[in-house]
Amino acid sequence: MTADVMDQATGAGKEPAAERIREMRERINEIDQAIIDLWLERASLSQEVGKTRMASGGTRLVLAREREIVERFRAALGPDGTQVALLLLRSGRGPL
Ligand SMILES: C=C(O[C@@H]1C=C(C(=O)O)C=C[C@H]1O)C(=O)O
Repeated sequence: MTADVMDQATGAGKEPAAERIREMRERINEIDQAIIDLWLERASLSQEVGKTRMASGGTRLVLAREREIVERFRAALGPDGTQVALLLLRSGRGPL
């Protein structure tokens, strides 16, 4: 790549930057896959907890526990954390 040609895939203007971006993207891809795997594992566990509780005559949801989780994400990530937590909870029990 010459200095005045932008690398299309990375958007970088010089090869060392393009190379570094490719490396960082590899790690980003690994992290994204870990998040996806954990997201699916969590949803599956959450569904199992709901089934176990209902089979025992209990409720489908426990709102106090959900509030605790939303608050943990909000405290760690700010307002976006609230949105992440709500999506996470929905992925386990479906929309309300
Ligand atoms: C998984 C549970 O059941 C439901 C789902 C929750 C979750 O996905 O974290 C939290 C509370 C409950 O409404 C639980 O009680 O722990």
